[in-house]
Amino acid sequence: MFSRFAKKSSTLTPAVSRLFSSANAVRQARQTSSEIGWNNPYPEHEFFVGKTNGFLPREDPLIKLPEQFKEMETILEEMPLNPVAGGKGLLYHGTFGDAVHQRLPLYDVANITDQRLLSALFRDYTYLASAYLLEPCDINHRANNDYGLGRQTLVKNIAVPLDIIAKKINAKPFMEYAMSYSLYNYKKIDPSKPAEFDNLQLIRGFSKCVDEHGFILVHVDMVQHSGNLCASALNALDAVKRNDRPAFNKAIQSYFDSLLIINTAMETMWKRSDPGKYISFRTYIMGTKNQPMFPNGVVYEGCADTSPRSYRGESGANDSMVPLSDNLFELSSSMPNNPLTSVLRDFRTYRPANHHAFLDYVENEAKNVGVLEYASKDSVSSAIMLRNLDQIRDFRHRHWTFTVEYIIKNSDHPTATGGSPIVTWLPNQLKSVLKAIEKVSLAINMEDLDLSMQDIVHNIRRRAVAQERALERQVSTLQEDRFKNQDAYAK
Ligand code: HEM
Repeated sequence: MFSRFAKKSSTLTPAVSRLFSSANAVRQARQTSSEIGWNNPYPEHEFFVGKTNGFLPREDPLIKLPEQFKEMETILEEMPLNPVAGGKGLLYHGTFGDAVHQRLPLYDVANITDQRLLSALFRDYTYLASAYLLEPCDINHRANNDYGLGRQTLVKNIAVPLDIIAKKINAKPFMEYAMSYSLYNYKKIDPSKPAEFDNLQLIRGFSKCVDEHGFILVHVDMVQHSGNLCASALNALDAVKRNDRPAFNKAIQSYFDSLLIINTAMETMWKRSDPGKYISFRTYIMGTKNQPMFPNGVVYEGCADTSPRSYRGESGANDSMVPLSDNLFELSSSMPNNPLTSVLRDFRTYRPANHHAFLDYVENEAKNVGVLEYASKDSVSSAIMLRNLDQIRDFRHRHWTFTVEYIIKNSDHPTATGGSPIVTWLPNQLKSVLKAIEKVSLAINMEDLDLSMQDIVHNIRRRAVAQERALERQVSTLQEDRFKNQDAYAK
């Protein structure tokens, strides 16, 4: 199959449509470690990295809380700015905090062991916590475009159960991308069908407007294709260990095919979530770390530890597909040694425990077996690897464009929801990929490749060089002009 990239081969077009249909296979509910060739250290957790579900939970999320949590369920339904039942919700009127004080019982969750229920409770308590802490900021922001201060103490009927549940599922007690906001927050309209955008609805929301729906569910729509990323990464590592060149090329080609599908799904963001509306629901996914709204962190009332705590906010930076790609192709170790890269490492700790362990496993294995070096010994392998790097570039470049269009054009706030400096952090990683592309492409012996593949390599390199120049200019203008003190937030 991969001789098609060598001289005298014919077609180069990836069979994207075929892959779309094979990726549509319905996810199995439960998988065991023996099926995936990698041991999840927390096999009981709902987030169990596998070749079928990838980074999605092993079972679709629990939609509704059991009867014993009726009051909590009702508050969550009344909470959004635009509740499903119609009219305006508690957050819109600024009465959410009062509802929590007056109506939310202090539930005893100490004896709950059911993993699906624990995951649903974690999602729901983190939604309550962020709504509670950030309600004053949203009110302020709607009135005068400034966030002001959030609530500095998390009330005990949220803080105590949240702290207990977080410990049970090895999470930090704060809203997180996979375990709360996005990947544990979808329900399928037809449960027998895949987690594709048109088959998805939100469970919880802060706004429940169509743009929040689109923003969150495009992430899920992309991650539904991550099973093949995990499988191909493991196959690639295995092939290097066995020195099986055709198997290695097949694995990284398959990885590339999936990245292409994922990037195609990402592109749909433009039509599914209006860039002009993002700021209206973004306030509630801000964190308590590196944010002026919480200068001294937040006290968790009634918990054993009442010293102020700070957590990064919800962010796609906690998605595991790009970090997996960085690790497999050894980009992580070539990132510059600077405070911005330390932020990237810190983000790694905000994700399901099995995701974190899988990323570490792939990072270490890729280094141990030498994926980069192995690829560089063969021009066809190098060219396929370059195409993968180009897909990582494509992701990061589109993503930077999202950040400019959805955020920077509409807000002067210096930090992103995850607490990273808004203008310098994303370019730090994008620049690293652009540099890696230049390096890898220059080392390829073009004479070993057919003409169309030579063309692909040339184009990838040309685009990378041009994008690097444009990025440098854009970032310095933004720093000189509106975002002067970005270094202060790189921690
Ligand atoms: C309108 C769309 C989006 C906007 C405005 C946006 C914004 C941002 C921002 C500002 C960051 C910086 C980190 C922080 O929060 O402190 C970030 C990081 C990140 N986001 Fe998004 N995001 C969008 C969509 C997505 C989607 C659909 C994904 C898919 C999984 C995603 C994945 C990521 C990743 C992987 C990072 C880390 C980037 C890196 O390692 O270089 N984002 N996002």
